Amino acid sequence: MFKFIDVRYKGVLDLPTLYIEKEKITTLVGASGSGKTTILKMLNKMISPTQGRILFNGVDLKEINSVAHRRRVTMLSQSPAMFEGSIRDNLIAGLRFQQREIPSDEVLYQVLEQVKLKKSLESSANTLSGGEKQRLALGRVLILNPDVYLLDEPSSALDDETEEIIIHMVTEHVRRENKTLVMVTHSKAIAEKYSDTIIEISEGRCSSRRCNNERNH
Ligand SMILES: Nc1ncnc2c1ncn2[C@@H]1O[C@H](COP(=O)(O)OP(=O)(O)OP(=O)(O)O)[C@@H](O)[C@H]1O
Repeated sequence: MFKFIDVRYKGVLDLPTLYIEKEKITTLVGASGSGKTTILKMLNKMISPTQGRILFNGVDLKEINSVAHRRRVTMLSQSPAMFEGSIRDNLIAGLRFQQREIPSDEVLYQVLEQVKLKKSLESSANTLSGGEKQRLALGRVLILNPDVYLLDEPSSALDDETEEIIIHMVTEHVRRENKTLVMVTHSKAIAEKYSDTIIEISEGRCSSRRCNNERNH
């Protein structure tokens, strides 16, 4: 689905080859500062390689409209912004931005249930804990229903039990709906349990065999 060809980004990344497969769960692991977030931002076209090309289903990302691309390939950042206002306002923020139809409260509560938030849609988002905000932000992305989810440490603020529940839910959703997921995690256990492919990034380079041994994809 994504194919990196001789990609470099400033002095940060140097990736001669990297493949992300469609309808699979790919997890990026590696030390802090190794370049994982930078890779997600490239997949989302928030930033572009300073050298080389990234193909998306065979088409150079440069040729694809950024706004349209981000509707198909949606990123949940490491510290997502919450807006003043209610949980509902925050949950539907992306839909509003994309000028899409707002679902019924029943559907919105189903999304809250999915992310294990037992809160009223009317309550303020500001008073939520860090982990609750993280789950609300995940709900905001799930409701957009993109083809590709880019999740940057989606469970970093959660306790182990909640992390397991949330990652289980997301990965089940991805498999059931034939979506593609690329996530970053610091948890080796999560990476090993849920991924089809683990890509290890070290100082901006891919240090797993994965990057070089599948040229015929
Ligand atoms: N726009 C930029 N220009 C130059 N350097 C950058 C830019 N963005 C990030 N960097 C640097 O690139 C390196 C990789 O950053 P990145 O956020 O991708 O790491 P990461 O692996 O996601 O780290 P963490 O696990 O701590 O989130 C860091 O040293 C960072 O300071």
